Amino acid sequence: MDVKVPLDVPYERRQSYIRNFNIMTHETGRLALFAGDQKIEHLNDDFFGPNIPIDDSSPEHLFKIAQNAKIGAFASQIGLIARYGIDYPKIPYVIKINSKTNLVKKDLKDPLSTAMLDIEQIDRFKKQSGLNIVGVGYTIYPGSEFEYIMLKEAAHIIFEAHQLGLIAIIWSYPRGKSVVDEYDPHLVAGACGVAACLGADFVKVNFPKKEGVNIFEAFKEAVLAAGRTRVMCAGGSSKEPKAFLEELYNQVHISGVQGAATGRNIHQKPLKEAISFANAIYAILIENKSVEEAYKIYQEG
Ligand SMILES: O=P(O)(O)OC[C@H]1O[C@](O)(COP(=O)(O)O)[C@@H](O)[C@@H]1O
Repeated sequence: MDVKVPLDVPYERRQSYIRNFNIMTHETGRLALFAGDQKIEHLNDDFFGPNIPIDDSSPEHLFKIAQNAKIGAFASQIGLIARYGIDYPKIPYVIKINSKTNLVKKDLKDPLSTAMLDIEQIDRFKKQSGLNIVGVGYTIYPGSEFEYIMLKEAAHIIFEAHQLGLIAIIWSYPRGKSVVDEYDPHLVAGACGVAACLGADFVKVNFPKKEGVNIFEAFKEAVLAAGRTRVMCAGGSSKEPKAFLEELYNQVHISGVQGAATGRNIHQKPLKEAISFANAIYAILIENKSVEEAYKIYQEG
């Protein structure tokens, strides 16, 4: 496909950018991102407990899935990637540069998540490890009293990533005491526009919620607001598999999203099922399959 390379990618890095973009999207422009960064964001709540298979209790479960499933890329923090990458070298990696836990309650303090590393360190790690690091990720919380810190860091990280031909993904979650409803479709559309202004290639938002509207139609506003920045939705807490696939299908074919960033709905399954569910998501996003065809892929394993 014809990849529009942003102008903060220098001429000599254009081919790297196009290569990374095509690896992640399998030359479709859509990204099936497997999100494995919740061990900081949600501590062990997403990985151990009732209805969570014991497979998910070790971080290695994430890498076994990412290495064997059809995905565009796997996003996690550098500590896990450096520790497990030696045994899972085939995975296209997105390094999540900032993270915070959910221990500090949002009514006590507005969210602030700052960079743990800078792009020079990521580049050095990429060279030394030989891993296929195709992009970086960063979370912003528009509406937080500390948004000015995250917006500035995000802009710098996206610029420096593009200077190296890396793809930049922004997680954009409106959140803080001033944010009344972070799932409001119009606010989510605004959060997508912020990511576009920062230069993100992809923006991940939580799928909006609103009574009395066709939410897939309402979500079109976000896709339009993001312009050439491609919109993806987080998977959210685990849902019934067919219902998840139907929602994803509508996000793609009604709202026009260009990807999905799924964590719990994939990794909170035993390994074989997790792999086949990731393949089902890929089937809808990348192979343009129907819900029925994708669900069959999940069931057949
Ligand atoms: O909205 P929250 O609770 O901060 O969740 C953030 C987490 O959700 C994700 O966006 C996607 O994970 P899920 O698919 O499990 O929801 C993660 O990348 C991120 O760490």
